[in-house]
Amino acid sequence: MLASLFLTTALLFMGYAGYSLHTLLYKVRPLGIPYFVIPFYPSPFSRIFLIPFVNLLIKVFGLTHPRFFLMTLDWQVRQRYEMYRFIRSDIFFTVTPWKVILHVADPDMAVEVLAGKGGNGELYTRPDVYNSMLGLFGENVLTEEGAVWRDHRKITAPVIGKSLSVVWEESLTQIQQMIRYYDKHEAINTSYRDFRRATLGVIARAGFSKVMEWCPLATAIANEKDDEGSYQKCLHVLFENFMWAVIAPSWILEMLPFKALREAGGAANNFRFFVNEWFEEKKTKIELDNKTTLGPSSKADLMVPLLSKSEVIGNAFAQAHPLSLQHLANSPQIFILAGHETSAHTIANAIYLLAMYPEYQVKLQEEIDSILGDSDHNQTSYKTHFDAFSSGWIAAILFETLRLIPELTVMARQIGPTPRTFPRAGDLRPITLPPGIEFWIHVIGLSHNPKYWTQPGKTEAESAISEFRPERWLPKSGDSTMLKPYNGSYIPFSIGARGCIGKKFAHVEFTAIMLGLFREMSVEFDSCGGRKTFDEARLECLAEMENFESKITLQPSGEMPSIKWVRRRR
Ligand code: HEM
Repeated sequence: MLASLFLTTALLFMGYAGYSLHTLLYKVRPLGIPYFVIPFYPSPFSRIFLIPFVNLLIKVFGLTHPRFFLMTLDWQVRQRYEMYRFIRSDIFFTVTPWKVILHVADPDMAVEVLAGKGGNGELYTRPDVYNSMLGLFGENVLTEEGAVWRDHRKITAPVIGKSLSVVWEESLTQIQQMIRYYDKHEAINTSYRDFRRATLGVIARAGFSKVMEWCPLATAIANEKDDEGSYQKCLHVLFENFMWAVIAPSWILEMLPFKALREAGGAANNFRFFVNEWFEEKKTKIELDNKTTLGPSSKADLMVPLLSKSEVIGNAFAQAHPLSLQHLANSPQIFILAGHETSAHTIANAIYLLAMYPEYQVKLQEEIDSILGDSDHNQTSYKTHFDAFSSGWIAAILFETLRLIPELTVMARQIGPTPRTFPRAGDLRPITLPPGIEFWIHVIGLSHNPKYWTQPGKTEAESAISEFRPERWLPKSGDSTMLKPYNGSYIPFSIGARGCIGKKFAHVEFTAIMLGLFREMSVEFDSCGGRKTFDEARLECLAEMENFESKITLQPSGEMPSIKWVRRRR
C-alpha cells in the first residue's frame, strides 16, 4: 500500500517535471541560443543532497561530455571560459524542469543585466532563492529590492566611505600582531583563517570601535570565555556550514542528531546574538552621548552615523526614510558577513599567488621601498599614502587576484514579468527574452573571455589569460592610468548602482595589509624539511585552486600547501 502510494507520487512528480520541462523548452528553442537540459535546479538543497551524488556517478561512469560538467559543483570555477569556447557562444541556456538559466560571459549583456533597469523602471532583482540565503540575518541592504533597498543604500554607502582612515590604521595594527606570531612559527597552512581574523579585527574596529587583537583561530577558540573568541568560533562554524544554515532554520538544526548541524544552528543563533549585543552596546553609548552636551564621542565608526539615522535617535532624515531600527540593526551583520570573508580570502589568495610567483614579491617590495624610503610604514596613514600605492604593483596584484579568483563566481538576476531585449557584444543582434528567465552572470567566464583579455599585439597564448600576470594592469609607459578592461569583462565587485558598497574599503585594507606584510617579510612554500621542491608545492597549490568551492564565497575545499613567512633579506 505504502509502496504503491510512493510509486504513484513519484510518477506524478516525474510527469509534472516532464510537462514543465517540455513547456520551458518550447519557450527556449525558438531563441536560437545553444541550450543543455539539466535534470535539476542548482539550489542550496541540490548542492547538499543531489549534486555530490551526481558528481559521484559522473566520476564512476567516466562521463566526459561537457554537458555533464554543467551538473557538477562549481563548474564555473573549473571550466572558466572553456564551456563558451566549446559551444562558440558567449551565452547559453541550461533548461531544468523548474527554471531556465541563461549563463552569460558576454560583457554587454552583463552590464545591462547588472546595471540596467527592467520593465518597472527598477534594477533586475536577484532570484528569490538568493535573497532568502542572504536574508538569513534579516532584511538588509544586500537582500532588499526597490525603494527599501535605495533607503538602505543611501544610509550605508556614505558611512563606509568615512571609515577608511581607521581601516588603514587597524589593518597595519592587525598585521603587526600577526607578524609577531609568524616570527615564532616555522610553517603555517592557516592563512585563510588568519586573514579572516585580521579582517574581522578591521571591520570590528571600523564598524563598532571594538578592538580585537589578532590571534590564531585556535587561541581565539581556546579563549572562548572572552567575547571575541566565541564570536570568532561561531563565525567559523557558520561559514563552514553555511548551506545548512540556509536550508533549515536554526531551531530545526539544533534538534537534529548530528553534532555538526547542531553546532551550525547554534552558530547562526549566536552570530545574531553577538552582533545584536554589539549593536545594543553602541546604541546605548550614543544615546548617552547625545544626552550630554558634548554629543557623540566618536564619529569614526560605521555605527555612529548609521544609528544617528535611526528612528530611535530620530532626525529629519529618519522621518523621510523610515527604516526601522531592526533594518539598521541588520546592517552591521551584513557588513561583517559581506565585508570580512571576501577581503580575507582575496588577501590569502594573493599571498598564495605571490608564493607561486616570487618575482612579483620583489616588484612589490621595490615599490614599497621606493615610496617609503627609510620611513616607518607603521607611521603611514590612508590620507598620506593610499594614493601613492593605488596605481602600482599592489593595486595590480589585487586586480589580477580578483580576475583569476573572484569571491563570487556568479551573480544571479531575473527578468520581471514582461519580455525584455538585451544587447550582445560585437556585432551580434540584441535578443528578446521571455519572462521567468534567470541570468547567471559568470564572473570568471567574463574575466577569461579571450575576446577581451587578449592583449593588443599579442596572441591569446602570449596573453596568458589563465595565469597570474599583474603587469597587465600597470599603466603603459607614458601613461598614468591603469588598464581599463572592456566594460563588463571584469566585475568582481559587480557594477552599477548595486555594485559592492565596500569596494574602496577592501582596496584600502588590501593595500595596508600588503604594505605591512611585505615591508618586513617574504613568503615562500614550506619545503617540509627538503622533501618538497618549489615546483611540487606550486603544482599542489594550483591543483587546490582548481578545486576551490563556493561556500559563501569561493574558498579552498581541501588543505592548501604550507607556507613560511621569513624576514626580508635587504
Ligand atoms: C575583496 C573584497 C570584496 C569583494 C570581492 C566584494 C564583492 C561584492 C559583490 C560582487 C557584490 C555584489 C553582489 C551581487 O550583486 O549579487 C557585493 C555587494 C556588497 N558588498 Fe562587497 N565585496 C568585497 C568587500 C566588501 C566589504 C569590505 C564590505 C563592507 C565593509 C562589503 C559590503 C557589501 C555590501 C553591503 C553589498 C551589497 C550592496 C547592495 O546590494 O547594494 N563588501 N560585494
